[in-house]
Amino acid sequence: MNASKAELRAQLLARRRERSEAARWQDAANLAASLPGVLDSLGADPARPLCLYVPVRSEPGATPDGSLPLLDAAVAIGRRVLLPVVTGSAPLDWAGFRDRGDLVPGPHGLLEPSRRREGPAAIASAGVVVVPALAATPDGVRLGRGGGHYDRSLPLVSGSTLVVAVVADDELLPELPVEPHDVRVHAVWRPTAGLIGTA
Ligand SMILES: Nc1nc2c(c(=O)[nH]1)N(C=O)[C@@H](CNc1ccc(C(=O)N[C@@H](CCC(=O)O)C(=O)O)cc1)CN2
Ligand SMILES: Nc1ncnc2c1ncn2[C@@H]1O[C@H](COP(=O)(O)OP(=O)(O)OP(=O)(O)O)[C@@H](O)[C@H]1O
Repeated sequence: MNASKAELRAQLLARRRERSEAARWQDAANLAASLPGVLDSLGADPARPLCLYVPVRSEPGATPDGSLPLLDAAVAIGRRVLLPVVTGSAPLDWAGFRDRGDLVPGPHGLLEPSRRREGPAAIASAGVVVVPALAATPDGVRLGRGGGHYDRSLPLVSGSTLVVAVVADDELLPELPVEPHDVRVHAVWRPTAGLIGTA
């Protein structure tokens, strides 16, 4: 693995872990409240599914009591939500989400949907794919956890799918290391600062 990516990940995770509970609540509430506006400004087709993920631990959107305001907000506005399922080193599989009762423990301390798996190609049906990131740049470079899961899955999106990385307000960085397999995102979404399109 690229050493500078690994160092950056460690620094970014350390900073995330220092965030107070109050700040985590605020981030989660801001993301949920801004969802309709974000989907509007992306021009997302409401008939197409929305790929989200279950934020855990210090990820923006994760709450101290494990509630999932962003996922609930998406369901509440009538979106069909797909969530990732890790299947080894294959591209992510996808399954539907309606409420918390659909989630079961998965690898890496994640929560995963237990509904019927729709296959890795289900990502192509999504109008918008919201992806986790540790940091992103204004030109769409994304730093993930290093599993390569999204790098293997994002090439399967359709030409009209918009990919949006969620980062904390202080995680939009001027530059990040890039490798040839890194897939760029179309927009970066921050809890307070909102959405920016990437060049
Ligand atoms: N919420 C969430 N879901 C996701 C991802 C993600 O980054 N966040 N992924 C993004 O690709 C995929 C799964 N890959 C992941 C890999 C590592 C960790 C993680 O938190 N690792 C801990 C170490 C704990 C462990 O590995 O057991 C860490 O990095 O501190 C999370 C997800 C798909 N689903
Ligand atoms: N399209 C791909 N096909 C096969 N392997 C890949 C692909 N993309 C990435 N990988 C592998 O995954 C590893 C991790 O990649 P990288 O460090 O870019 O992950 P990341 O984008 O931070 O993680 P993630 O996508 O899980 O959030 C790389 O070392 C690479 O070998």
